[in-house]
Amino acid sequence: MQQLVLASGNAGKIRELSAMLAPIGIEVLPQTAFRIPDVEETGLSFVENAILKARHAAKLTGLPALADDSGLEVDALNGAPGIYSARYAGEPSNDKANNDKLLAEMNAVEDSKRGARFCCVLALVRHADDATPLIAEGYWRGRILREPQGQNGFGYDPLFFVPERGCASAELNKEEKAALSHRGQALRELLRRLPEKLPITR
Ligand SMILES: O=P(O)(O)OP(=O)(O)OP(=O)(O)OC[C@H]1O[C@@H](n2cnc3c(O)ncnc32)[C@H](O)[C@@H]1O
Ligand SMILES: [Mg+2]
Repeated sequence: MQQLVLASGNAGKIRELSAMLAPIGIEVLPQTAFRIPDVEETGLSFVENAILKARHAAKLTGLPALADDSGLEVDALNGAPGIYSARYAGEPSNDKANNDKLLAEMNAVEDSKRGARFCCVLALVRHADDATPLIAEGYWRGRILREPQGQNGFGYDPLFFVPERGCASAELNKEEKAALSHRGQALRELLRRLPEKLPITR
């Protein structure tokens, strides 16, 4: 398999996706290595933003590109922060400020109504104007905690309670998180369907 540019500036995502792809011999080059600036995420859905980011990186590198658009949808907040998860507390994105805002918004919400899900949509384009991008999605249900727990992961992981494990997502190691997470599920689906799109070149 040839190289793939990973159309993300998020170190947490780059870490997780690289670790999941390395064992199967796919080398991912983060777009930061090409000094590619973040593209404006003007889409109204995860899938639109994922495609936009993948095309942008493919255009600037000439390589196939994989993008991840993801976020947290909270039941009691009608799906917010959703596609705005990275910029919930304003820009530039700041995990601590986003978590503080989420805790404040959820302060009056009782325990039985704190359900949420992480969503991840991956888009793989073979070149910038690929008319048949490969799309895969994954969802992970849990609950919003009342205070941060754990040091691992990134983003909202310290506030996301994982019912299957009885702890926060930030208390899982990277293998445990990959086995359950929205991103792990989406990536396994993408890889399962990858043969439909080979050869990956134009
Ligand atoms: O767009 P790129 O450059 O990939 O990086 P980003 O951080 O801006 O990524 P998104 O636009 O997809 O926003 C996703 C946000 O959702 C949150 N998020 C997504 N996946 C997560 C995970 O596995 N654990 C915790 N938070 C997550 C986190 O706050 C991310 O910043
Ligand atoms: Mg983003």
